[in-house]
Amino acid sequence: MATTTNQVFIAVIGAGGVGKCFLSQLSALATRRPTPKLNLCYISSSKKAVFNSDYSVGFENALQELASSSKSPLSLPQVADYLAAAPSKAVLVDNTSSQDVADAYPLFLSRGISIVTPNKKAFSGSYKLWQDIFTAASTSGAKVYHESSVGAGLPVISTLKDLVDTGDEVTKIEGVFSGTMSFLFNSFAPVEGAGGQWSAEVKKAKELGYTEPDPRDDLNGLDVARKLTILARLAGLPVESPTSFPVQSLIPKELETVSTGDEFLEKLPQFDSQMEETKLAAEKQGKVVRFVGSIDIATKGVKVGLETFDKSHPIAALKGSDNIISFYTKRYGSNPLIIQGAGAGGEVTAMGVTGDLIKVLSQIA
Ligand SMILES: NC(=O)C1=CN([C@@H]2O[C@H](COP(=O)(O)OP(=O)(O)OC[C@H]3O[C@@H](n4cnc5c(N)ncnc54)[C@H](OP(=O)(O)O)[C@@H]3O)[C@@H](O)[C@H]2O)C=CC1
Ligand SMILES: N[C@@H](CC=O)C(=O)O
Ligand code: NA
Repeated sequence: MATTTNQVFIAVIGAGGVGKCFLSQLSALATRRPTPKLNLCYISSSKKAVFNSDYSVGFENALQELASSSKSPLSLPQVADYLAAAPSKAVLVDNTSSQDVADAYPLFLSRGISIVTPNKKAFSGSYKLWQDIFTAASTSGAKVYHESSVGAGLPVISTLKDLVDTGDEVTKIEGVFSGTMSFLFNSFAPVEGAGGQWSAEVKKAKELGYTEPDPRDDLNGLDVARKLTILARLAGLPVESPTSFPVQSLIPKELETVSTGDEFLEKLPQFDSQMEETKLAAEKQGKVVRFVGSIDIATKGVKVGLETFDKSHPIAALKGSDNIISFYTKRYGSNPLIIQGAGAGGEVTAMGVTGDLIKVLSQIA
């Protein structure tokens, strides 16, 4: 294939809830914006892949081709070699929640391959990985964007970066950072009415595509802890890891050792009384319980867990999978900058990924 600067090659790893929505948004983007020409050149799930020597997979039938492919995925260094040899600039879109893929970002970036992703693992793993990623990007000039790693498509990361880059001083960030937890508490402990059964709502959250691939990663508080780690680091606090501050888990003690997410979901109904007690305790004070997080920059305090709220509080009144994130800063004073809206779901998450891709294209093509 002839080299041309007016095209960009795109590899997509992960074709689950978010990945499928991203592919459909990518296909529409390629039709809407003919320049630069977007070439899908690689797509993989954990077991299968589609790619070829002329770097043209084609958008229309990519998912069907993936389902019927007999090719195994390339190893991550092989994907990096393949993309580095593409006839023009390349972007890796990581739609997995894989730590292995995240650990390979410095390799991709050092080879000039830009990255867009909703995967939190790279930015909330060790602080060394965080430094390696941004060092590799600034050395090679490749771009890395991860808007959907916090608040799905909501403009949370771009807003925080703008606050910091324009010289504002962020003092506190707080709110509801999990679409799953928001959905669970809004439906299990609503401001009005009885609410559903805890374990049944957990199953619904998974069916709606809000949970992590394993819903225990939401219920143990770690998903919110990862998001707070990312935000704290962007705000200037070098938090070492998502387990370096207090995180409350909602996994019943008796289920801490079950081996699979499916077994966990099957056994969870036996422990519904535990969450019922928490809900009733809040109700006795005329309040509702919600799962929240906060970062206090001055005290370097980061915490994640349950709190009770008056029924008139904006956090109590959230609907569906909504997140609400308040930025307290020097400029905004005592009235925080607030971002609110759906914080989980395939389409809204893919929107953040596609938006990031458009930003990358405007800089590399
Ligand atoms: N769902 C949401 O609302 C939101 C999700 N996110 C993030 O988006 C990412 C994707 O989430 P979601 O789509 O819901 O998850 P899914 O479980 O639906 O999809 C994950 C996909 O990744 C694939 N995969 C996993 N590991 C690998 C690997 N090592 N190599 C190649 N493919 C792999 C899986 O393949 P296989 O099918 O073979 O297992 C599957 O196709 C996660 O990082 C999540 O945290 C962020 C914000 C919101
Ligand atoms: N499982 C996560 C998905 C988005 O990050 C959530 O529920 O918020
Ligand atoms: Na976001």
